[in-house]
Amino acid sequence: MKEKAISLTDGSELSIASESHIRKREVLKIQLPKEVSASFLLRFSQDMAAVQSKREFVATMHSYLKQLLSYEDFLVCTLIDGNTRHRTFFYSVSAESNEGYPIEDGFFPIVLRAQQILQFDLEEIHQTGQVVPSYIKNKYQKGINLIVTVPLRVRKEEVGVLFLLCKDTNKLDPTVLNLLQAMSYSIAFTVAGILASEEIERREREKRLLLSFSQEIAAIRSKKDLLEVATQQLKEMFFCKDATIYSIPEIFNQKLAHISSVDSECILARILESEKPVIFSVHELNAKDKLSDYGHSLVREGVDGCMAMRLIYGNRRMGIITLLAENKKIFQEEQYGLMISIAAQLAGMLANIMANERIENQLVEICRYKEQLEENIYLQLEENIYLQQEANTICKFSEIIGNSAQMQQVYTLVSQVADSTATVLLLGESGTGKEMIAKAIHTASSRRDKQIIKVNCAALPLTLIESELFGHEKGSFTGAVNRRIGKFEQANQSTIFLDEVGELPPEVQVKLLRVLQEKEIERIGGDATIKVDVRIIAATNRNLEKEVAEGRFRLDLYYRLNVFPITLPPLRERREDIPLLAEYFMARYAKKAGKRITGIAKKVIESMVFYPWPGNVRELEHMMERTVLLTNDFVIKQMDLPRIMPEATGINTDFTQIKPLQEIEREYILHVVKVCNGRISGPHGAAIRLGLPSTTLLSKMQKLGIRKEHFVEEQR
Ligand SMILES: Nc1ncnc2c1ncn2[C@@H]1O[C@H](COP(=O)(O)OP(=O)(O)OP(=O)(O)O)[C@@H](O)[C@H]1O
Repeated sequence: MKEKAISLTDGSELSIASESHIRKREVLKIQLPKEVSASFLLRFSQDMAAVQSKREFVATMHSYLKQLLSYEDFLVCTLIDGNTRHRTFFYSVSAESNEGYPIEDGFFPIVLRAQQILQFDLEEIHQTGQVVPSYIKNKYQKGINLIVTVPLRVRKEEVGVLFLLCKDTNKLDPTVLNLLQAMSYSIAFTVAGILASEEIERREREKRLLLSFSQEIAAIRSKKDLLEVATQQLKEMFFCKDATIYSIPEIFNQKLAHISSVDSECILARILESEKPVIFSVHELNAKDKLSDYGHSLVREGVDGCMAMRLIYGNRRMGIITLLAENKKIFQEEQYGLMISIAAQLAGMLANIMANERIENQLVEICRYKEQLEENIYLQLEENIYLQQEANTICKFSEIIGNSAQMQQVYTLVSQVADSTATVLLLGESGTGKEMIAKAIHTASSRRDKQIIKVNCAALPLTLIESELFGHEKGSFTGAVNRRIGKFEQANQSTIFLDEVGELPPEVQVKLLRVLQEKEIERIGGDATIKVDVRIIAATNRNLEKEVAEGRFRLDLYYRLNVFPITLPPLRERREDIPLLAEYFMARYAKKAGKRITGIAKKVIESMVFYPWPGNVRELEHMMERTVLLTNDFVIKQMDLPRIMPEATGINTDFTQIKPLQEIEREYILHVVKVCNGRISGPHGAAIRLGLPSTTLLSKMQKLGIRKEHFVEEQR
């Protein structure tokens, strides 16, 4: 047989063992008669057909091969990854490896596609220094001298190659070769069958794993739980050291991106671009680029292999999964299907969870908004109720103007006492609105249907007061030509308003006391006592305590009257009501005068606010009435307010005592600040009143030694 050479992909040629190259070549003497060969092949085919596992395959192979030739071992390599790579299907010497090798190694394609069995003399190959793949070279080092390669095909489909490893270099007998050739079909069928059932088994396992994975993650609602369960499952499925899921926003901040500073970016880009999982080695990255700390920590932890897969949902990149293992060989391309399915499930799950989180956040937001709305509605309701109450109050006392805190307090007291029969004592300077309040109390009481009876105790001549209050019988005194019903009797089942009660003479005070105590009266000149049901409201601008102290007013009467005192504040103590009152009276008197006056100039209002109004609301009312009559404009631009009298301002202008100008200035500023309740700036502040910028006033005050305690102290 002539020496044969096979062309290698690198251009060199590989010799196949031939008679001339094999020394001591004794042809294996196996003389098998034709019928024996046929029955051998028949039995082999039958036994191979019955093989169900790799173990049975190996046992059957050995039992038949050893009948044919002397060999050390055999090895079967099969094709994977679309026939681009080959992998050991069986080799007894080394542990079965899952690792695949590219078939294009210059040797494998030749033996795979050869139309016959080839025999390689390794010694010769070694001596001639021909390039062969390491897995062939290794065999020589292990004492193998002859490798017989049998291509395995099912029909025309390449399945793999059977390698027979022999220690001696004896060429195989053509009969053996023929038999081997004939056996190769059964071997190829069996290997393909085992591969198919392995594949089916693998797919079944994948299905089971996917099913259990789906079940495990189906009920998960939070990202945290998903990561926890999924990583645990992934570790168990892929037999890897660690598993991590990064969602997109995290990826770029995460360690993976920093395995090695430059190459990691390519890796990340590769993972995100690739439709299939990407397998890489940390060491390989290290060779290309300096490892980052994280890369080093992986190496220290014994991690080298990484399989990563992007998570895509629709067109959206959701994140990536990374699996870490000690060796990248753990990760196989045949796991790609499982990884892709898991990635698809995870991406969907992650998208759902993230959408849920968004919805939940929106719900929280809606709830918060709702709560806020409810709170606002509640506040609005409260405000409405308050406004309603206020409106009621204002309605009830519709003629009474004033929103100041002092007046609000008065309204509260009025509301509290109105419905009772309690005697009310109204205190306050003249013109503060005591009569108005008395009427308001009556109007708000259950007696409102009857007329309130007013008696001005100061306006009546002394001789007539008693008769006015209690009435008289005909002829009871000179001039009593008719019987007269007194005010108390008139006020039966109603209210009597005793204005200026402090002016009552002592003898009338006694009689009044009796009415208050006994609730009965006697007409002057009459014998009968008359029961009266009268609600008493008294008012005075006098200091009744002082009157009592000075003996002008009976203490017992004072006590009887002072059951429910209400003090009306002077207008200067509630200056914020001044603009309101001014506008109210302006409108009232403009209407009365048939004039169209729509407003009051700011400076007029300011001067009104500053003015102390010793005659209180009555004075203001008269001033507005007068001004309206004098105004021929739409707006009141001028008001002739009286000059502020020294006693009204409280400034000591005793000109007999000459004072330095600075002292007068100090006193005056101090007075104005006090009048403005200590306010310096703002519309009601002292600066405006004095026509100064507030900063100038403050520096003046500082210069004059006016400190807060000077006016605050006094105010208290
Ligand atoms: N808050 C107010 N709102 C509207 N008008 C008011 C108010 N207070 C007082 N007035 C008006 O001021 C005038 C004086 O009020 P009222 O007679 O009630 O005061 P008074 O305190 O009783 O005075 P006096 O002690 O002099 O009798 C009345 O015309 C009244 O309408």
